Amino acid sequence: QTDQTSLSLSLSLSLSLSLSLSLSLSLSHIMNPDLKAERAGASFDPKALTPHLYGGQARLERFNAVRRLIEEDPVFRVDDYYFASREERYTRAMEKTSRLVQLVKQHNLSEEESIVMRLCIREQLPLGLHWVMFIPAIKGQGTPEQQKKWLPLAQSLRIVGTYAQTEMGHGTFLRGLETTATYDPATKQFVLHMSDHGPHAFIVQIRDLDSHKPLPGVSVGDIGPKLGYDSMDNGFLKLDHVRIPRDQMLMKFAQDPKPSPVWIHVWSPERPDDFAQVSESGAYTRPPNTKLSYGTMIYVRSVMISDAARHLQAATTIAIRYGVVRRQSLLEETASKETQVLDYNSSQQQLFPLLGWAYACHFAGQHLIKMYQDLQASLNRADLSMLEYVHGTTTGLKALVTTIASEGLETCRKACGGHGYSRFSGLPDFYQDYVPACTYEGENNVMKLQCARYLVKCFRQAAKGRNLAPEMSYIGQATKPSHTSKPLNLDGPDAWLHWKIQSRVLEAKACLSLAAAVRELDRQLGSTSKGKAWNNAAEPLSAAALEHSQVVMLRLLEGGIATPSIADTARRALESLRSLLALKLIQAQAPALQLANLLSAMDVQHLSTAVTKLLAVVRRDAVALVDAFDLSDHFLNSALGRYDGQVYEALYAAAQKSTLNATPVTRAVQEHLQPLMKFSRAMLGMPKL
Ligand SMILES: CCCCCCCCCCCCCC(=O)SCCNC(=O)CCNC(=O)[C@H](O)C(C)(C)COP(=O)(O)OP(=O)(O)OC[C@H]1O[C@@H](n2cnc3c(N)ncnc32)[C@H](O)[C@@H]1OP(=O)(O)O
Ligand SMILES: Cc1cc2nc3c(=O)[nH]c(=O)nc-3n(C[C@H](O)[C@H](O)[C@H](O)COP(=O)(O)OP(=O)(O)OC[C@H]3O[C@@H](n4cnc5c(N)ncnc54)[C@H](O)[C@@H]3O)c2cc1C
Repeated sequence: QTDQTSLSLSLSLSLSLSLSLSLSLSLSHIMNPDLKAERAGASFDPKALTPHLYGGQARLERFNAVRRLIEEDPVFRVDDYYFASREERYTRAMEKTSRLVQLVKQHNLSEEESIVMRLCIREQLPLGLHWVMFIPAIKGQGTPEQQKKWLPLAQSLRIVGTYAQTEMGHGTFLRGLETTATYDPATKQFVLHMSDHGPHAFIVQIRDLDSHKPLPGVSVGDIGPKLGYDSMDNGFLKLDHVRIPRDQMLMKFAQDPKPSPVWIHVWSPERPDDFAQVSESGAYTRPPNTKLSYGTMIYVRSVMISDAARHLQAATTIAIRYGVVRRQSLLEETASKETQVLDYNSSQQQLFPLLGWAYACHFAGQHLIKMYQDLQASLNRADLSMLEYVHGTTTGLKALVTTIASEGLETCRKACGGHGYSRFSGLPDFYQDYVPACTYEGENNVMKLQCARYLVKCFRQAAKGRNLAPEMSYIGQATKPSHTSKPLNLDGPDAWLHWKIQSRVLEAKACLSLAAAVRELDRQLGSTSKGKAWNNAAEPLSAAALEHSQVVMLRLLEGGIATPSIADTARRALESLRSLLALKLIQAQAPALQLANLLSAMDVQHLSTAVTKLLAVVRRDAVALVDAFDLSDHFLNSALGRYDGQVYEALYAAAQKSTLNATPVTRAVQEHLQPLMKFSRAMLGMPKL
């Protein structure tokens, strides 16, 4: 049984499109006066914050140089994006990939710069999995010899790979995978076939290196249209007794403690939960941890936090810029101008916390990449102590932030009213391409429950008086009955602005939820099996996982803001944003906090006053806070999110390019409506108009 890492080649290039749509070109570059006023009135200069977000001035300049390479190259133009068919999108994405690789070579760019380049391209690239999963799988799972053989081939694109783990019948339940890898000692080969159980990683060549045609025994193709991801050829794969050499099993973690080249790592039907090592003669040795082969998933879950940041940054940039340009209705009848929609309390309540999440995901993303690197370093020293913590943390954060980002994209679209529904707003496409993040790399309900397993373990250890990892030590409160006893009794709304108060309440609430979840789990365990008990307690367990993950995210946001290199004015704006996000989370939990006697009625009243004040503070800097992300018009590809705010001109210009406007009367009208109307007139007669 395998989790197959398959090798595929995708070389179909070129094909340029003739459609052209002008969202950012040929419009007057006059700044919309409302946006201009917002920028003039901000409390800080976004240009002082941007370098901090990009890792310093030198890195920002390098980023901009790389970005220019993309945006000034006609291959990466985005004017055809909204009218292309799926095949055209896929072909253009492949063309962009090919050009990207040429540019990297031509300009001798580093790996980091080539990643930056990929981030600047407003398209999902069909080779994305090659870079995000295939290469990391070899790095994380391959022995030094395997890395030496395969990495140069993959990095130079002499071979192109994907990550073929999920089967038609199994995605979540990896132990249920039905593909087998049967070792044939006579030929020293694995035979891969679709049947039976279990997970391990193999490199399998699926296409001929020259013709790109599938090899014997391999059936492979595109799975067909999806909700989004039009530029990607997500594939199906069928293997019929395909043979691969023994050394194409990735076995970094499957080697005998006393290394011997003949040891291999396969599933044993007698011990289905173990992944034993097997010698050619059939002797077994246990691996150090059966979950080490899941490492590539931990890596991708870590980078997904930054991906959520990028999507939330794009969505809030579009909705907030449009929110100051768009005027609608009169807040007061005597007003001389209609109200900017961003002045409506309901818009602010929805958009500003999302802006806070965009920053939180940004800082958390940086932290998680570092955490993954630390994990790899410790695993390389055969130290497994971090594994459980990293798995527990990444599963919870993955579930939390992908939910917030995908729901947030839709919230931003709705905040833009009817124009948000136009694809020219950019938001529907960001949404379509982002929303599968809730499913891939571990479905979110399942990820919450994985995080909860870790939390329950921490709870039980704390209850026994054992020390927890410093990041988890706050959970100790959950085990003490006294933690619900005293309300805060703050002396006014401003007391709510202190991080210490905010974190204390968020932690206390997370502890309340964890304690409640454990109580329910234990109640269930008293009357039913472990599996059923976990299933019956899934709701409180999931809530506990989300609230713990909120605590982690807010701490990482605070940690990011507290960095000394941020200018004081920008820091103050970010602190207000963090306070608003924290207080909105607390406000959503206020009834439960009051019931647990953690907040008094007056605390809740002060909380509401503090939120109202903070909305006004954040309102002043909202445009500066999104400008600081420094996302280009090219990347946003949005008529509503343009830096210059010329939204109506852009929408009108874009609509002119609709293929339905190519002729004054459409073919559909000529062929179907006109004959129908003619028939109706002939039958019923036509009065003079
Ligand atoms: C440039 C940057 C842009 C980036 C953009 C991103 C684009 C990305 C594009 C991506 C495109 C999409 C690409 C794709 O989608 S690739 C396919 C991704 N597939 C998945 O993610 C599958 C999800 N399923 C699983 O991960 C596992 O099967 C789960 C976790 C559900 C259960 O597993 P299983 O049934 O086998 O085990 P068990 O339940 O008996 O649990 C046994 C014990 O093991 C622990 N355990 C479990 N797992 C781990 C672990 N990893 N490290 C350490 N420990 C782990 C577990 O907590 C439990 O502990 P305990 O409680 O018993 O002590
Ligand atoms: C765009 C996209 C790209 C993808 N790319 C890849 C790829 O490159 N390589 C790859 O291998 N895979 C890929 N996948 C597959 C993806 O990883 C799986 O879809 C995902 O892991 C979920 O598995 P599933 O589809 O089997 O869902 P299921 O497990 O069938 O889930 C269905 C429902 O059952 C629930 N459920 C299942 N198990 C449990 C449980 N134990 N507890 C509680 N609820 C449960 C889930 O919450 C969900 O609501 C991709 C998926 C998408 C959408």
